[in-house]
Amino acid sequence: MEDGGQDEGFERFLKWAANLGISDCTTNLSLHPQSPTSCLGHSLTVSHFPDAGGRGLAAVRDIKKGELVLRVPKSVLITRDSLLKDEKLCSFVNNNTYSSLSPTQILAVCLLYEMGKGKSSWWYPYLMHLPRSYDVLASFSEFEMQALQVDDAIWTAEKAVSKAKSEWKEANSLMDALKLKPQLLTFRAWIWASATISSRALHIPWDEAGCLCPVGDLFNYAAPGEESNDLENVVHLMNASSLEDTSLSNGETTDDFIGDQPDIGLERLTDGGFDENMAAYCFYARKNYKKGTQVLLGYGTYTNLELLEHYGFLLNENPNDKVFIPLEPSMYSFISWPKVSMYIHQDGKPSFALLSALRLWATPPNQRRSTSHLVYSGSRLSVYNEISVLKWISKNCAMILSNLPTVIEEDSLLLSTINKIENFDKPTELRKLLSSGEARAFLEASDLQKGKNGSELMFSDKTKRVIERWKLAVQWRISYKKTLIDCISCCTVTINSLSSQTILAIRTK
Ligand SMILES: C[S@@+](CC[C@H](N)C(=O)[O-])C[C@H]1O[C@@H](n2cnc3c(N)ncnc32)[C@H](O)[C@@H]1O
Repeated sequence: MEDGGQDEGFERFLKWAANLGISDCTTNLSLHPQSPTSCLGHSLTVSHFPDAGGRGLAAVRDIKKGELVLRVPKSVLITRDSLLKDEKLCSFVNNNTYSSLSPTQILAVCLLYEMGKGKSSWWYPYLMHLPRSYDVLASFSEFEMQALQVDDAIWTAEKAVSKAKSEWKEANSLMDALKLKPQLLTFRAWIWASATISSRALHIPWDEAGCLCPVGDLFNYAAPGEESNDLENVVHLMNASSLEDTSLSNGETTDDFIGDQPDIGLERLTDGGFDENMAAYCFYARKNYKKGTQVLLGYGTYTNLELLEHYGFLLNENPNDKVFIPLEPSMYSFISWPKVSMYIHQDGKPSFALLSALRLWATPPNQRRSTSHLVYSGSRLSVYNEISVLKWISKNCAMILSNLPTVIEEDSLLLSTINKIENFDKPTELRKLLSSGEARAFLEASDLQKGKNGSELMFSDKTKRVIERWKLAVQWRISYKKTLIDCISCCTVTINSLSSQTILAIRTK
């Protein structure tokens, strides 16, 4: 993601936000009148976190878990309703001809229309600080998609691109009718608008397209995980009406959320939500924060591929990442758990459902019925059964790895080359870095070399984006391979331990 910069203009934006009632003052506003110069300063400040999302929000004081840290009034949110207050836009959008467009497509068109207004837009101070580009999967070129190496991931990327293309084509006639400027009619502009929505829009109860929330969309992401065990402490600090999920604009994680009420059993994410009583979007601290540290938000529970698809980044350590390995249909036919529950955790451990399904599959057919209660309770069936299951998993992980074009060591080397390319300062050095293997293929695929000698290979913003996406693809495949390698180690350790226990048992008989 390329952010919209942070300068004098950004300070004007924070002042604009303060004048509209956005506030990080968590106590009674009448006791602490909002500073006229910035909406921040009581709890939060804008800061830069190079390794955790770039521009983000830091605590300016120690903050306690559950504290209200930011409030954004409803009147400032950018929604379809608020954008459709523009009469011309409204009359076109409400024309029956466009009724087949989805709420998100309409919001994307409205956003582009609003961008077209430039300085005359009411939201101009906010819009001008939106990122200029995104690294979501829909923006990946063929080369970047292939760099993912894994068929499922390439397929997900191809699907994201073709979905974006068809949604753009469907919206074309409305955008033409609105006479958007030519640069706002392009596929690139469409990717920008839809990625702005997918990576920044927050859930609101009255519109499935969600809303853009000035200042509230500056929170970077931390995967929900460890702190979710303590949710009860947070929940009682909030009104039930504020406990909506945050950032579910594209609905990807809606299956984690049923209805509008909090459900501790489902470990809902409770760090932000629209509060009817306050008529504002409210953000709460999900844990204690020390002064100076980054205050983060859980947008939802995502694997790294999903993060890449909708947000354009991934996490080295993601407790919600999953690697799926191909299973034969017979393996899940005996068990009622869905296929999506059968995977390998990022740390290499097979999921409960994967182990259970394989335990039953490895049981002789005539014993399956009598052992299924043990399988459902997560018990091992026998040493022999356990070893066969772990051997099967380990063998398949090894097979997947051997079918991929490169090994993890090569990828790690490539990643360090990409890091050097990003920071190169001598053209001769750059030429050398780009002279072989995937780096050379990158150079050829990305048109960088056309008509240019080494000294002209100075990187434009566009080139930096291409490199960033290539790097993301390589990081993703490294993480994928690492999980499979860790799984093999994990299985081997257990197999060895079970085998030695058996040998010992035989000897002591
Ligand atoms: C809602 S915005 C957060 C604010 C954003 N950093 C900005 O400058 O506007 C979400 C985007 O921030 C970036 N981001 C958020 N959390 C991140 C993280 N933990 N690591 C890397 N990038 C992150 C991603 O580009 C994501 O699409």
